[in-house]
Amino acid sequence: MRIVVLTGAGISAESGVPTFRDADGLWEGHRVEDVATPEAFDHQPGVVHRFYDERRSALHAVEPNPAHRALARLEEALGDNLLVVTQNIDDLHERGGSTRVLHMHGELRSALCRGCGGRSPWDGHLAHLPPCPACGEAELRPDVVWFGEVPYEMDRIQTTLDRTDLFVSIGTSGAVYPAAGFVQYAGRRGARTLELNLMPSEGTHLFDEARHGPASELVPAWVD
Ligand SMILES: CC(C)NC(=O)[C@H](Cc1c[nH]c2ccccc12)NC(=O)[C@H](CCCC/N=C(/NCCC(=O)O)S[C@H]1O[C@H](COP(=O)(O)OP(=O)(O)OC[C@H]2O[C@@H](n3cnc4c(N)ncnc43)[C@H](O)[C@@H]2O)[C@@H](O)[C@H]1O)NC(=O)OCc1ccccc1
Repeated sequence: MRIVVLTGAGISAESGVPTFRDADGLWEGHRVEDVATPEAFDHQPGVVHRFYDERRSALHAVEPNPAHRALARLEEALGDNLLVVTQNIDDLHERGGSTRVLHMHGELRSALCRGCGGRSPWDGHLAHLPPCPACGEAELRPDVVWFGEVPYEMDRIQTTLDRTDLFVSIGTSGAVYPAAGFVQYAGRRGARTLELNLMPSEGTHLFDEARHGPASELVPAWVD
């Protein structure tokens, strides 16, 4: 059985990582276009750096939850027949024990140099414009995919979806593309599709089956 699991902010909600669209969601106080677009970074890099520096520091105060750990157990059983494609930029899948994780929207704990294109593991702040460890230029940006930018590893995602038997979506509202289109893509290629979410998402009607409730309960129940 080959499985692709897509995760969103909902899988990290019970760990204390704010989601995007829920009441006190991350975007409150920050208009999306003010902090998560290349244009915003060109016009006000300080605001954007502080936005991601805050989220990067907050990672130290959160831990993986039973949903992350259950996916790590599933990986032990399936090995290369499982791929976790996450929209999340936190590191909770890896800290939960998963290794086969593809961050299609990037990672907080990585810095991307606009000078040399190099990537550097990053745990501190970027607002003070530190030099790139590879080329020395002060051209580092958060290694995340902003609106209007092409998500990472789309080819690998597509080829893996082409041959998957089961597509499972966990903790995502289905509001952001191309991730929101994966269920239809996989379904058209014969995969069974399952939604595990706190409540029906914008795409819930597109799934063969949907179970609603907290990820920390639904995911272990599905895995074990
Ligand atoms: C707003 C939307 C309409 N706009 C887009 O989709 C745009 C434009 C667009 C492209 N195609 C379209 C087609 C139609 C319309 C618009 C578009 N897309 C883009 O710009 C993308 C780039 C988008 C990426 C932007 N970067 C992010 N993140 C990184 C930064 C950062 O994190 O700061 S997006 C960011 O928002 C999204 C948030 O969604 P969720 O994770 O689902 O979170 P949300 O809060 O919305 O929902 C949480 C869910 O969890 C549930 N939940 C809550 N608690 C729990 C719980 N305890 N248990 C279980 N579930 C729970 C809730 O009920 C809820 O359903 C995630 O993707 C997240 O990564 N780029 C692109 O299209 O390039 C071209 C292209 C395309 C294909 C191939 C080649 C080229």
